[in-house]
Amino acid sequence: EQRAAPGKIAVIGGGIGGTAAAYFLRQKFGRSVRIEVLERGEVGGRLATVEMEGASYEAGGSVLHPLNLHMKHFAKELGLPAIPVPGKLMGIYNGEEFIFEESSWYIINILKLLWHYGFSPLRMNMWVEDILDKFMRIYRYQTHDYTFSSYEQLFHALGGNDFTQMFNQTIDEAMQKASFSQKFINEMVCPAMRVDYGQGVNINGFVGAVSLAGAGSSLWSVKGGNKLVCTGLIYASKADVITGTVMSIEPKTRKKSTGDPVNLYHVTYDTPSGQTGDIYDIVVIAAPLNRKIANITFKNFSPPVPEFSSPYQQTVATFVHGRLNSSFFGYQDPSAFHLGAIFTTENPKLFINSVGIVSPVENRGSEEEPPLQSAVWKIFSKEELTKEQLNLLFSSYDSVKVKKWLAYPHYSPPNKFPPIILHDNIYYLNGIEWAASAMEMSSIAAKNAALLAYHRWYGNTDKIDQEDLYEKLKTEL
Ligand SMILES: Cc1cc2nc3c(=O)[nH]c(=O)nc-3n(C[C@H](O)[C@H](O)[C@H](O)COP(=O)(O)OP(=O)(O)OC[C@H]3O[C@@H](n4cnc5c(N)ncnc54)[C@H](O)[C@@H]3O)c2cc1C
Ligand SMILES: CC(C)=CCC/C(C)=C/CC/C(C)=C/CSC[C@H](N)C(=O)O
Repeated sequence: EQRAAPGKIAVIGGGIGGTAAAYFLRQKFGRSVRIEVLERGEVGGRLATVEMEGASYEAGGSVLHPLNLHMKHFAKELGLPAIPVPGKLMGIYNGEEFIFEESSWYIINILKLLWHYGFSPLRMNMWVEDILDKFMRIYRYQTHDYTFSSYEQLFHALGGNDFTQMFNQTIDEAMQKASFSQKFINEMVCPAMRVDYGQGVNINGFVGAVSLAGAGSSLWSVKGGNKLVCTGLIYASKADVITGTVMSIEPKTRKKSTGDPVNLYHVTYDTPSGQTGDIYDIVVIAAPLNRKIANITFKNFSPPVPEFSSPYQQTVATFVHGRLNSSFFGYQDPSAFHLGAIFTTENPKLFINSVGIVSPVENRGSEEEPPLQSAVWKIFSKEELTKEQLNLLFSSYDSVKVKKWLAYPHYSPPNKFPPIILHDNIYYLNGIEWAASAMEMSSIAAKNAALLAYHRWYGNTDKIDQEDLYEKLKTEL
């Protein structure tokens, strides 16, 4: 006899992870279940825009990889245009001078790279592709409804011990083992990690590879802003959004009409009109469980839910409409300056990680590029920039907007993954960020949690933690 469907599911957090979870939960559990998304701020979370002089710019998650298949599917299903991210001429600055500058001539770039680093750039692309190939297996597993009860098992199913080993070593160690030179790692790999994750080559090998994938070509984003995916998913999932900050979760046992006990959860949250709460069958937590982010108390659980508040990295995104001071970067003649993106190497003297031109989310896809002189620049730095620092970077500027983030985990491998199952019917998504933080990673975690919640609810153990899945599915098809 099939168990009755759950009555009510709470999803805590309305970022891409929470809204994707609502979407996949609806797909699995069907129309009858009530899904509530509890969000303390705006739907979108780390997908957000800043307004500047009447235009909006992506302030958080901005670029997507062509093989980010869940995000691609969401955009298509929701009718949101996916627009290519225009490439900008990039330079790598070491705090004294540019050690590499892109030219608008493709052949010149190839020759320059060959001259400086031999075949390392080509080998690096192949190395990243090999990791991506294995990573892509997740889509096949999820299409066949398979799920994992821990991230260790999920990543092991993608690429075995070689794959999980990447979480125990830094990208520096992983690439050295693969015979890349320290010069190449410091000058070409490290700058990408600094832009994407505000950290150097001490981040784990997998997130390092994700960052290198994010520096590739054919990147895209959503016209109008990536956060439109989140609002679209809420609409498509027919979930109710409740504005409130979740404070605590407590297990409750009730008796069914048959006399059998049923386990439920009481979720308490603060709303603008005071503290309130509700009872749910299933709870999905889609916000980082970190004292400075989602500081949720687990009350009266026996045994207690373990604490795993690991640190998140602060990153400040500063938007400046102005004229970049090219002499700060060693250019005496501003008219010779042609770069639209400046990456940096590790140098304690540097107060920025990167600076690059950004386009308004509304204008994405238009052919016109603003002239360098009147561009909006996005600067990533660890700390908020002082007026003096802004005056060094810009010869003149009209407006400045600042967005401070606790952006992604502070990676220092080896990192253990937080559990996915926190209690019988409580699931936690954001442990996946300890592999790598990206929109697609939260979407994958969302589908995994929805499948896990569904199969555990109905006792379909054959769909959970299957060994040798890759081989099994190869012979099945
Ligand atoms: C500056 C920056 C640039 C980035 N660039 C990229 C990029 O180019 N490409 C890419 O793929 N990724 C990028 N990322 C990473 C990506 O944005 C994140 O990995 C992803 O958005 C995380 O989504 P999430 O839903 O898991 O978490 P979040 O977006 O953080 O969602 C969690 C939500 O939970 C809410 N919440 C927290 N606590 C509570 C509570 N107690 N009660 C109720 N609600 C609560 C929060 O308000 C938030 O809305 C970037 C991130 C940053 C910060
Ligand atoms: C998850 C996989 C397989 C690929 C994702 C690749 C990707 C898009 C990585 C980017 C991750 C990230 C945190 C980027 C932050 S900065 C982005 C951009 N350069 C900017 O300037 O905003």
